[in-house]
Amino acid sequence: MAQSVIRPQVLIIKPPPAFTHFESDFTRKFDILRAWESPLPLDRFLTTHAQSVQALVCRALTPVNAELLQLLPALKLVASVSTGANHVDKAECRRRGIAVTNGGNASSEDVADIAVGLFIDVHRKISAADSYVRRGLWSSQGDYPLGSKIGGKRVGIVGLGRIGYNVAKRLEAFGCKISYNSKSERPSLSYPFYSDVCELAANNDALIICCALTDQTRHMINREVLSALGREGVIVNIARGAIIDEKELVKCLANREIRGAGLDVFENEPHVPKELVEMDNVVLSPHKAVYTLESLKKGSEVLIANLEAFFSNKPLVTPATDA
Ligand SMILES: O=CC(=O)O
Repeated sequence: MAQSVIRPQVLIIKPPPAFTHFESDFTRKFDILRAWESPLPLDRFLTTHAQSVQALVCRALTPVNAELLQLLPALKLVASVSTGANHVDKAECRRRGIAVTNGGNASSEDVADIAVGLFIDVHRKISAADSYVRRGLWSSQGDYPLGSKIGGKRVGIVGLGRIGYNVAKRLEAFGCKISYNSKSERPSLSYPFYSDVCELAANNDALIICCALTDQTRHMINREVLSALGREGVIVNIARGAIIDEKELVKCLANREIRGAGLDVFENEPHVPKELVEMDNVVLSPHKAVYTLESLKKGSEVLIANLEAFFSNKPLVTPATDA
């Protein structure tokens, strides 16, 4: 008689992006508890499975806070598909001895591509010009306002991890001059390092935010930094919205105290301040920098590798290291 293989149980509250593409890889290896398909309210669903769930899979916008963790007393692993794991209460996980993993570098290149895309779009007004043509203004109003050259721009990268480094490499190829601020200096790289983000802003034409959201980086880009960046300055954010004080950003953009912004992330997603929507010096994107089929496929492989390591007591592949 064929023996049925017992697959380890994994709880998913909300499926990862494009899950249907990778679902069979998961179901072959794991017994998935599908909270999102249950007619029960989430807390009842979790209570029902509380004693058995050891591993939880989550995505960037699903908060894994102390209240949720409390409903899962047997939990030993939170595996996030996202690069950033700021939505997981890591202090509570540490206290409970719950390991946390992230998506590693699965999407670093794709995120860097969007950072560069937003940077070019803000300077060369690609999206705004597209809208100009579509609205029939080319024939009635003539030439479109000038953009600003990419080559030669001084670009300050905030957070020179894998994503920031990929942004730096790409923009170097465009002839930009790179410097950076990061948790610590990377002596193996020749880019100038600024330990103070305000000084980085004062010495650059643009800032590109690539760091993790932590207690230290929340609202790190405040009025002082934006003022230091100055009237010709551009800011791009592909990291987390709350790294920038969004209210101050809106004011600076509205008063033309900085030139423009390219934003893939916002403080209260999916809410985007109405003022930003109405500005022509801002390019908006719905937190989609990671979304390519290729990066999501790689991310699902990393996730499976972490789950397999966990269930076979091996070292986790991509533990989340940010505080
Ligand atoms: O924002 C998305 C991610 O962190 O993967």
